[in-house]
Amino acid sequence: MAGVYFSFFSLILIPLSLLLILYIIVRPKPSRIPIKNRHVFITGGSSGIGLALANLCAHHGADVTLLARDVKKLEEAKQSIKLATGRDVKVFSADVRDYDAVSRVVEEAGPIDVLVCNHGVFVPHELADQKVDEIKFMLDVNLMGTFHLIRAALPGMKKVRAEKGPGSIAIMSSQAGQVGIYGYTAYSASKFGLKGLAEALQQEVIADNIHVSLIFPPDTETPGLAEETKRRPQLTSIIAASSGAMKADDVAKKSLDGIQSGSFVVPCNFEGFLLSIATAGLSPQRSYLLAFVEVMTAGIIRLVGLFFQWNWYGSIEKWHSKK
Ligand SMILES: NC(=O)C1=CN([C@@H]2O[C@H](COP(=O)(O)OP(=O)(O)OC[C@H]3O[C@@H](n4cnc5c(N)ncnc54)[C@H](OP(=O)(O)O)[C@@H]3O)[C@@H](O)[C@H]2O)C=CC1
Ligand SMILES: CCCCCCCCCCCCCCCC(=O)[C@@H](N)CO
Repeated sequence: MAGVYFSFFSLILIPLSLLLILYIIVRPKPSRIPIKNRHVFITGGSSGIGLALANLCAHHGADVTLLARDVKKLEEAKQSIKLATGRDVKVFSADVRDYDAVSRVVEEAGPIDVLVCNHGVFVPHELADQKVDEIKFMLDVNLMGTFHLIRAALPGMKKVRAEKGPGSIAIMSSQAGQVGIYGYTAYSASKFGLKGLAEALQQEVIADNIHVSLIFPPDTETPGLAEETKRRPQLTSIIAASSGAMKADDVAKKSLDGIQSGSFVVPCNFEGFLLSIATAGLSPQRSYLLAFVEVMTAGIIRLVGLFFQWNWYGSIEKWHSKK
């Protein structure tokens, strides 16, 4: 009899109490971010994931602004979005490395509701003989560029929150921003940097009703990836293949869902979901159900992660012994 009571207690009551506790304590509290008729500002919106997301936001009735460097690609993006959705988007040419230029664009574009820092560059190479200029290029564009953009946009974003409701700052990271990958020392460092930025920023802007999302796509079929593949070390491709590849439209859908539901961490595929549990650390979690999954599976997911590392180090050993 005692055994029956004990198993009832451990199987039902313990998980239920845990769910209840998590329901009470998860922070920030859940929030929904509307998209229709709101000003969505997307950097790197002229190509790949950014363009797919711009199309999707326009399709959902947002007022979209795009920022990138190349004027011709921006114009093409503008026309393709008009053709697909019937909506006009504003486009601005600037380099995110130039703070003054970014500030001028943000000023001219007007107060932003949803800021998507999606611009990014990736030139994979082993650190031992990568050019220092290339390393600096990735850190400047991916990390400093994101600082510039948020720093320039935040005062205006804060000002209109009382009137326009919840706002969002979404940052495009990469699964290489959750785990270091061969050939990506500089790229991974730039994307890991965004995680520190995002976690600290969420604490700073929560009182302003601004919600931060950090998006982690796997390899995604874009013009950027096509260029990258031409020069990517073989081992980088082998390890990246652990997570398969996605289409830009599918990553855009996951991203928009994540933004609208105010999720802090936004994984894009199943491997990404596992990675998000493995790397949850002290990231904010607004969903008590996901928090429950994180707590219950932490140990076993660590084991799965160690198997992935075993497999990757096996590939690295094999590759070296073949040389
Ligand atoms: N494709 C992939 O496999 C993955 C991509 N990501 C991330 O997703 C984001 C988008 O990638 P993807 O769509 O593949 O990239 P693309 O290369 O296809 O597009 C990059 C966009 O960023 C813009 N951009 C690049 N540098 C600057 C700059 N200095 N200033 C302003 N705009 C700039 C480009 O326009 P222009 O050159 O005209 O400035 C372009 O619009 C990146 O942050 C990337 O790291 C994450 C995981 C996987
Ligand atoms: C707990 C177990 C988790 C297991 C899943 C592990 C899978 C990790 C694969 C990492 C792939 C990194 C791709 C980077 C893509 C990218 O950013 C470049 N294409 C540049 O754009």
